[in-house]
Formats: sequence, C-alpha cells, structure tokens
Amino acid sequence: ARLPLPPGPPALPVLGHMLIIPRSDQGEFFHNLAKDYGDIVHLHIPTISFIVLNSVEIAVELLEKRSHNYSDRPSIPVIEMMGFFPALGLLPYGPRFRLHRRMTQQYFKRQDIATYRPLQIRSVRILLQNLLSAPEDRNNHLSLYAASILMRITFGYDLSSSNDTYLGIVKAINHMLETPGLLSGTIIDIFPILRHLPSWLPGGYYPGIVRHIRPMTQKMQDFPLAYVQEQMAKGWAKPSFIAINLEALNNQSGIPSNTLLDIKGAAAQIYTGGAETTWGTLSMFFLIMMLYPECQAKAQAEIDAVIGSGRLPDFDDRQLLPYLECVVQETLRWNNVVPIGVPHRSLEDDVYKGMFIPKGSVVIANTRGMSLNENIYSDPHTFNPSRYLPKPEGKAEPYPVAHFGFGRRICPGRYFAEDSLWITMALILATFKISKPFNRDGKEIMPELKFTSGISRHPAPYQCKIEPRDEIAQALIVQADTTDYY
Ligand code: HEM
Repeated sequence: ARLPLPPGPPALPVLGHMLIIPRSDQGEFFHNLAKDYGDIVHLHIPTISFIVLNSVEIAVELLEKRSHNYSDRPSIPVIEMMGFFPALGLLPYGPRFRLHRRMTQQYFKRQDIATYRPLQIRSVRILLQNLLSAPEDRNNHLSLYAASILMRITFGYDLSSSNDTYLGIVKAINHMLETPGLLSGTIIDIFPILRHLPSWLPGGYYPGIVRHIRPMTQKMQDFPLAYVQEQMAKGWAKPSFIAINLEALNNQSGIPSNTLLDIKGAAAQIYTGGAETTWGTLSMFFLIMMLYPECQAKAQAEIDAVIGSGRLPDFDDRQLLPYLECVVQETLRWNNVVPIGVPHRSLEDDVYKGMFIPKGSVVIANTRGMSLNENIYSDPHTFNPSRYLPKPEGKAEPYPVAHFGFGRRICPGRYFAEDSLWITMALILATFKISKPFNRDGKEIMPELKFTSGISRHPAPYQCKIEPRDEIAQALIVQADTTDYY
C-alpha cells in the first residue's frame, strides 16, 4: 500500500475528481488526460477509485493476462432496480456469470457463425428493399434490420414492421439507457454513491424512472420465453437460442424457475447488447459515406471490378475485397460506438509497474482513446481506410482491436457482429449512392457532427440522400431473393 497510485490530475479534498469528470465525451477527456499523465491514470470520487487504461498494451496486460483479477463488473444498482436481471453484461464475476457466458459464447462460436449467414443475407436484402422504397426512413429501417436478425436467432420471432409492439418496448428501454443525464451509463451515472448527492440527482428521480421502466423490462424478458414455449407446444418452433436451451432441458420434469430466469435473461441480453450496437455502427457508416465520398467511390470501384454489376456480393467475396475490409475496420475505429467499453472491476489489490491498483477499482478501457492513439494511427480523426493497406499504397497501420473490449468479458457477439456489418456494408455499397442532401436553394446540407452520449454512442439524427447507383443496381434490389432459407 506504500506504492504510489497511477498518476492523475490534482483532486479536491473530499470530492476527489468528481467535478472534473464530464458527463459526456469521457473517452476524449480520458484521451487528453493520457497526454499529461500517461496511459494509465487514476481518478477517484468518494469511495471509488477509477483506473483508466488508455493503451491496448496495458489493457491486454491487465484485462487479459491478469483476467482472473479484472473480470468483475461494478454494480449498477439503478439498472438492476429496473429489472435487468440476470443480464450477462452486468453480472459480477462468479458462477452465474460463467453460466451466462458459456450459454452465449456457445451460440456465437466463431466456427459456427456461418450458420447464420442465410438469415443475415435475407435480412440485408429486405433492408435494401426498404431503403429503396422509403430512403427517408433510413433510421427505422436500420434499427428494424438489426433487431430483426437478433430476435429471430434468439427466439425465432419474425419481426417485419417498425411498428411492432415488442420492438417498441425494446427501443423505449434502449432510449432510457442512453439518454444523457438519465441512465446513460456515464461514469457519473453508474456509481451508486451519486444517488445520494442532491446536486446530481433530484429527490425521487430514480424511483420514478424505475416505476416507469420496470414493467417494460419485465415484458421484454418474459415475452420471448412465452412465445417460444407456445410455438413449441404447437410443434412449429423455429430454431433459436431459447428453443435450444429449453430442448436441452426436455428430459427434466418441471424446469426450475431459476433456470427459466437464466434463459430469458441471457436471451434478452443478446438483443439488447447486439441490436443497438449494430444499428449504431451502421448509422455511423451512412454518415461516414456521406462525409467521405472518395472512400465510398473507391470501395464501389473495388466491388465493381471484382464482382461486376450482375449480382450482389456474398460472404465468399470477402477475401477478394481488401479495401472494403478496411472500410469496415475504419468504421469500427473512427468513432466507435462503445467509447469507454463497459467498466470492469478488480477483485484484489494489484501492482502494475510499481503502481498500486486497489481492490475494487473500477477499471475503464478507454477504447475511444485507443482508437485515437497518434503513435499508432496517423491523423486519427480522419476516416482513412487506406491506412491499413500495406505500404506503399497504405501505411500498414494495424486494424483496431479495442472496440469489442478485453479478456473474459470481451464481446461474445463480435464474430457475428463483424459478419453482419461486412455483408450490410457490401450490399449497400454495391447498390446505393449515399450523398449529402440539398436544401431549397440547391446547396448541399453539411451534416452536423453530433453524437449521443452514453454507454453506446451514435450519430444524432441527420439527413442523407440514398439513391440506387443505376438501373442495374435498382433491378438487383427489386429482384433480390428474400425467401426464408434459415
Ligand atoms: C458493432 C457491434 C458491437 C460492439 C461494438 C460491441 C461492443 C461490446 C463491448 C465493448 C463490450 C464490453 C466488453 C468488455 O467488458 O470488455 C460488449 C459486451 C457484450 N456484448 Fe457486444 N458489441 C457488439 C455487438 C454485439 C452483438 C451482436 C451481441 C450479441 C450477439 C453482443 C453481446 C454482448 C454481450 C452479451 C456482452 C456482455 C459480455 C460480458 O459482460 O461478459 N454484442 N460488447
């Protein structure tokens, strides 16, 4: 305990760093702190130590190589009070975490991910047709697309309309979780002690939110299980995460309620964790394609040269499209949608390079800062897919690795998510031109670079123009086979 803590800015006597930690854009704030104090920084507020990791090397050293100590989560009582239990992303390190992790990882294993491809392709084709018929509804189409894939594989549900009641519930909950100043998952929001500080939280505020949200959360978790049980009773349940887990228990008489709770909790976490992040990344992609038309044109030229214009890209084409691969990776880096990851927590005292890391520290992998590291990425605020290409065409910079987190808590849906993003971007670039809209005077409208703030971060609403690249592309979209082969 005599060893020094990692360095950090000057702190106030009791409040510590409470007044300097911003409520939004913490990723940038931590990134700037790293310039003065280094890649590992200590901050504190009453009773809580934060260790902020600003480089991939340190995150790997602590969160991966010492993962036995750094795989716990800090408790987020307000979210638990809302009924999010048991949810893998929030579970403390222990037997229940291991059970949920196993169930989820098993379903999204790298070697089995190809099973989902027919469903992903069909869903993207439907997305293309929706974008063709109502391009101004881009946002709704994207969120419908992301949720529909995950709901189908989680509980066999055919989500076909943005007006679906169940989708409405999930979106309302997500909205609550990301609204800045509410339950945004900002550092300030997630620490229980702050609930007692009137300056941050007016009295009665949280109980009010909980009253409003709890029945919705309950329904979000209960409906999928009831739906699958009903379909199984009728004998036509589609393959799904819930169906597989229930079938595995078939020979047991009377499934314990705790087991059912685990199945529905794990299922709900899959689409709450996966849909918002996938949708957010695709929303970022449309914004980027509008801002960087030269990158869009280069990716389209590559697709045209490799695939021609007579068919839509397929997963088999992935190896043949190196620039498109760089576009996907650069989209994940440029403004990553989970900018400070999900906080880990240390279980025991530890020492790193002569610095003391107290037991119970909240450990934040600042993935935004890692993506902006000037020692690795030249001109990091610029979207430049070519940076990853070998020299002399590119700069041979490494693909980003931080955006899916680290160690035993690394995103279990990462292989599936990358597949979804790749096929979506490939088909959209093959068929559509994305550009800035015009105002009444015929001048281009420059989008404002504004982002939401919370655990997940995505562009604030913006307009863009989406039109088929040509008549051949339009025909490909209209004639695309959307038969359900999954
Ligand atoms: C672009 C898409 C996605 C991004 C950027 C993303 C990012 C992340 C990050 C940063 C974490 C925290 C990792 C850590 O604590 O170190 C995480 C956790 C998680 N993600 Fe994802 N994710 C994405 C898609 C998905 C998908 C498609 C699924 C479901 C299939 C999913 C399910 C989860 C779950 C269940 C956790 C909690 C894991 C745990 O606490 O052990 N995610 N994700």
